[in-house]
Amino acid sequence: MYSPPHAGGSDSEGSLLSDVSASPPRARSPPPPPPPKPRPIPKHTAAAAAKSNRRPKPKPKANPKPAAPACAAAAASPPILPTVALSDPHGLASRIAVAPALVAATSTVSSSSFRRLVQSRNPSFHPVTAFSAPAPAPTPAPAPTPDEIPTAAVAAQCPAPDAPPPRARPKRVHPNSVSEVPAAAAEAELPKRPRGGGEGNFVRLNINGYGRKRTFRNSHARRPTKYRSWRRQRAGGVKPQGCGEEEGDFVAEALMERENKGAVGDVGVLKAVEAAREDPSEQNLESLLRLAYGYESFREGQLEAIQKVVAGESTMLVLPTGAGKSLCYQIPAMILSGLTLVVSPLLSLMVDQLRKLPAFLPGGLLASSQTSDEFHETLQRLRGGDIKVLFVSPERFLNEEFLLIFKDVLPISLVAIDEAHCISEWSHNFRPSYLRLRASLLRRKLNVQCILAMTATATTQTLKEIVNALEIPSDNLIKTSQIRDNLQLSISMSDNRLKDLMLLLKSSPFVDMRSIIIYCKFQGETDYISKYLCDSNISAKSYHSGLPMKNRSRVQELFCSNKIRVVVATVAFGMGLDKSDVEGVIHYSLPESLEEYVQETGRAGRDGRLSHCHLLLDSTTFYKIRSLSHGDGVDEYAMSKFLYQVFSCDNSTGSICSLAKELTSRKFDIKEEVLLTVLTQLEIGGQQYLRLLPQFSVTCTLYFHKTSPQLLADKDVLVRSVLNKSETKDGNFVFDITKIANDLNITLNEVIDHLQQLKFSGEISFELKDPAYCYVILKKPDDLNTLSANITKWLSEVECSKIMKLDAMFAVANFAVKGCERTDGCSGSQHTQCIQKKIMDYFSKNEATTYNDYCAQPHKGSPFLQADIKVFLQSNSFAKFTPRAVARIMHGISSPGFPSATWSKNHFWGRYVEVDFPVVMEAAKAELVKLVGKGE
Ligand SMILES: Nc1ncnc2c1ncn2[C@@H]1O[C@H](COP(=O)(O)OP(=O)(O)OP(=O)(O)O)[C@@H](O)[C@H]1O
Repeated sequence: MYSPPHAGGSDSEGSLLSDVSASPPRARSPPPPPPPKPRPIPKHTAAAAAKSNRRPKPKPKANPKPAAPACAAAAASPPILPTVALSDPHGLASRIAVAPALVAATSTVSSSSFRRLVQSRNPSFHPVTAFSAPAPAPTPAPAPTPDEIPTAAVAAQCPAPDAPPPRARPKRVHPNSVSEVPAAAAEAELPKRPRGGGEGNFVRLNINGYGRKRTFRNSHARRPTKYRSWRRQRAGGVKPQGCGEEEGDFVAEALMERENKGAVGDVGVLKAVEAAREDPSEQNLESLLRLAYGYESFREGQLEAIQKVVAGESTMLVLPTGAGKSLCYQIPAMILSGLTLVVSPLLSLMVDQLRKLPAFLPGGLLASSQTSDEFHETLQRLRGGDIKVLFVSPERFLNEEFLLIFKDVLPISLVAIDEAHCISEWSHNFRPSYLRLRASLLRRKLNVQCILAMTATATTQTLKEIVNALEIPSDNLIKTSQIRDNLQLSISMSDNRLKDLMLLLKSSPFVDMRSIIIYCKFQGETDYISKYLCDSNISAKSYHSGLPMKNRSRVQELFCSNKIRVVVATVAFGMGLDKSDVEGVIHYSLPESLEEYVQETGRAGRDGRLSHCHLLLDSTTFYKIRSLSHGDGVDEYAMSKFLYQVFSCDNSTGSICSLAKELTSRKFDIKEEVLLTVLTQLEIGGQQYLRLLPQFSVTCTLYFHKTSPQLLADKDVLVRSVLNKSETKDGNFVFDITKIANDLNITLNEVIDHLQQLKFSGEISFELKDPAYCYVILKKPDDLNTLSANITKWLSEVECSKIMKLDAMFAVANFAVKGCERTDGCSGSQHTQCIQKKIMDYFSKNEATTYNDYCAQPHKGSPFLQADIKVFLQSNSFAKFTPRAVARIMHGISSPGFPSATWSKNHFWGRYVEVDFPVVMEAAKAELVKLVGKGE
């Protein structure tokens, strides 16, 4: 059987150390089935392969000497070197890579605007001494000889006489909504659909013959200039800027698709919108639906949700996967006068939804991964009224600048929160930044009155939390059944999952299916299985978050265009994937919760046709996943030390504090995500102790290139502050950007912007490292111990809920294979009726009762546990353990302080996966106490 290599390494089987164990050795997992014999390679392929394996003949080295005279001459030639004489104490002349022409202009401009900024914040600041001190006549540094200047650097300094000046700015992408996404992400996430294929709205509208010129007010009056230039480029066959070969086509295709769609937005739609605005009756809304989307009627829940939102009432919408929740914010976005803000947890989801907006509903996107250029371009379109629906990531709400935008832009009519279950820590994929989405904040900062929360998977408790956080009236809950009835659900027990998977794929109904998704828990599994399938002549590809964006996008694209039959994926290939004709979903690993099961099976049968979902159940995987669920736990002791560090930062002047993510995580042996959760809790819990800022890389290394540091410091207040606050390492200046921001009383963004300007002027270059959580302390807690006890308790409840969710999933699957009496329609491995019933129960009951129903999981004990822990502690006496750290190693769970890269080689790694984690922790505690007693 395949053993995944990482994911906490819980299943690695290292026994490199010769520790003596009290327990008998674990039975080894059966070896993976022998790989199928390689298929004979056709002659031409074999030849090609042989050819490609051959080492290319080394090309005769180009003699660098002929280039030297030209460059040497150029380097020596006065106009090409910067006009200001250089003092370069660090020997960094070779790093200069900016056209001299750019230098002077930019540095003057940046300096003066920055001066105004610092002056406004620091009235005591004296501009004359800080900025305008007459620079002493620089001592001309000896011009480097040609030999001292590396060829590349010289080439950069020596543009051909008529070559355009080199541009140091980052490449811009097209401002159109789709390509606004950072190039890699956009290209990665936009599946290329066959023209005239199943791309819903546009095609249907065309079929229905609504092909007149679009005149939707407010949206297309002014097409952004970039869009026009892109069209010109298209016409001239030039690829859009910022795209590679493939991406260019890909993004252009998406743009073209939007453009084509644009042709169908028409006067009819406009009239229907006007009519619905005046009277949002069923008849008017249905007519708008028909004209805008080509759909005959609303699906269950849609009309009611749209009417409530149009009436300005906050609404909670729970519809099954694929039921059409997006329509419930799109139609109101057409009708309401202001902007619709859509909060979405994944960039891929945002890009996909943006792409699917009807053409007359112009959209944009703001994600934290965008460059500041992209951000400002979107801003410009927002201000110009060119965006009606704006997709944002929840992290954006940390950014005060972002929140301020809406003060002077068109008002927000609606905030739609997609996958709203992420708000609740009791949900299956709780996301700390969603915690910030509270009605109070939205109202206070954005003046939002109407919120639409949407999810397909929420238990009663999760719903309660969402509704409370967003202050949605209880009358405004629209909830239909959370499962679709066109999915046939089956489960079988499996001792050899790979063999059973192959059998499944070779038998009816899966053998005849054109599109199948196989879900696995571990990334390694997906790669292994997809390769195995390919070797068995089944076209398959793997998809997981460890793959580069570009590869993931390619896989999605191939799958959506039916060029591959199977995608073997982790949970990363789930939420929001809207391929209508996926006929089958197979769970190779147990999902972590019933919510995840519903989400993932929900990728099948979105066209309404009968589809099949099969789960291969094995208890080994269950225990392995259960183990990993303990990875987030924190001890109260570690928590109080962490909180002490958080609040030890000087907050006398409301200064910015930072905690380097990786370092802090290792120091306290707490995962980065958990650190963020705690910090978010400190911000939005009962008492607001701090204000989180966007994350920044805070350690900066500065290299001076043109003017000497001292001279530049005389002209530039930021550089002066840097010189005061930095250490020198290898002749370069290393400093913490928060210190500079605090010193000058400016924001971190302003520090970075100013450094960028100096960089563009050729004065400096810099490197940033150590991503950090940044925050400002608002109030120090009176009693740190009580606070850490409360937070630890809360985290442990969250951890318990995660485990209970997994137990519930296992219990339902186990019931189907072992307890179901096969009445009410269940037969063989087909258990649609009993699983549906259990799922509905789970979603409708209160969590506490639900878990009591499911959690009777007998856990194995072991007579060898205590003795093994003793041996382990004795043989690793060099390390400082806590009971939790020992239990994690015994369970094979990687943690920041005890990573699998080091500890998975230990004989005891993952040995006690099947013993309940708290039991192992107790045993470890007892042994550690004994050791302390002995003074070891
Ligand atoms: N009234 C309707 N009639 C026909 N098709 C519809 C209707 N409403 C939506 N659809 C189509 O249903 C598909 C699924 O819609 P959508 O992506 O909004 O689902 P969803 O509820 O957000 O699903 P998920 O939760 O899985 O993301 C889309 O292709 C959409 O065009």
